[in-house]
Amino acid sequence: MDIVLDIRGLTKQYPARGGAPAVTALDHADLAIGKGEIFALLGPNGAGKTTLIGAVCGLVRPTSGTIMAFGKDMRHDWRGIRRRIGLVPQELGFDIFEKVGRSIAFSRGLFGAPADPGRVETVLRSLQLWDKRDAQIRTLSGGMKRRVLIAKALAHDPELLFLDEPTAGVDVELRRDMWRLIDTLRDTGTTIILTTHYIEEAEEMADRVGIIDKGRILLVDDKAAMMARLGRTEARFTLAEPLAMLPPPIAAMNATLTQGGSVLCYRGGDGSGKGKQEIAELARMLVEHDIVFTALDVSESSLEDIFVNLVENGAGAAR
Ligand SMILES: Nc1ncnc2c1ncn2[C@@H]1O[C@H](COP(=O)(O)OP(=O)(O)OP(=O)(O)O)[C@@H](O)[C@H]1O
Repeated sequence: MDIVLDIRGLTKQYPARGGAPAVTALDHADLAIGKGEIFALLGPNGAGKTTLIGAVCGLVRPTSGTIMAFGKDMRHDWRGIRRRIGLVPQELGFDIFEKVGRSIAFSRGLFGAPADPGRVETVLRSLQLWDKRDAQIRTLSGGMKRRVLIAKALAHDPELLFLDEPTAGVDVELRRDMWRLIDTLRDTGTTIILTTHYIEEAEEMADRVGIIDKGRILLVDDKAAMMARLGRTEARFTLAEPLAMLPPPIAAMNATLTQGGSVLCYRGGDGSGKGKQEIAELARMLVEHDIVFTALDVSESSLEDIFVNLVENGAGAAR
């Protein structure tokens, strides 16, 4: 894998200020991102996602650790690196009296890219902003303003794009447009790192997923591998007659009785289909032991279940 971004031991401590205690926002975070990958960084509020992005974009000065981007050390060449990075920040912030088209063209110049009206037009059209090119930003709706932020981040053709909570508080239409845009960018080889609270978004878009909590990266894995390794299948057999105890061969199959013996629960598998096979085997064994069941519910754990489990139980749950 051609590594675009390599973060080692990244630590950021915000000092105590005005009665507020010191905060360790990043705690020896390691992360390597390959060229062209779409990586989702998941974490609860205050986990350190924005701080990590800020450090790579030169907005936050790390306390310790190294950031290598495009093979260069951030400490020695941050301007050169910053030119190749696009950032869509969480918060809206621009000159509201500026016109949309000019603001995008200006962003290009800001990063040292030569004027290119054709490129500006393409970016505006891809975000359905072309008709608004002469409108002042202050006259746009919140969703449209967010589109302008994305256009500004794309104006200088970044090779590495950060999207910090790109779809927080946006409507379904913009969310779909965003996903489509990310797909288009994937085709051009742009590397994308997005932070999100929407697990569904990570499930939909990302090749790999990282989970961060309290400044520590708990787990980084291929999305499918993470589901296979940490996913579980659950089944609930509703029994016709309550049972006092299970025959030992059935109990040996991750099965337990609940609700006064009237429901048999199974939890096992590994997210790769093994659980469903074991449930079929369990059903066969129940028939063999003349245990009648009247209903069966099967559910697979989602990325969300895995995420919640990891954040609640820490890195130990990943092993
Ligand atoms: N400038 C700052 N000064 C002091 N503390 C800060 C500063 N910026 C962030 N923090 C603290 O650092 C921790 C990590 O914050 P950060 O914004 O990086 O988390 P996040 O994962 O992006 O959260 P969210 O999902 O809520 O945006 C939090 O405890 C936050 O309060």
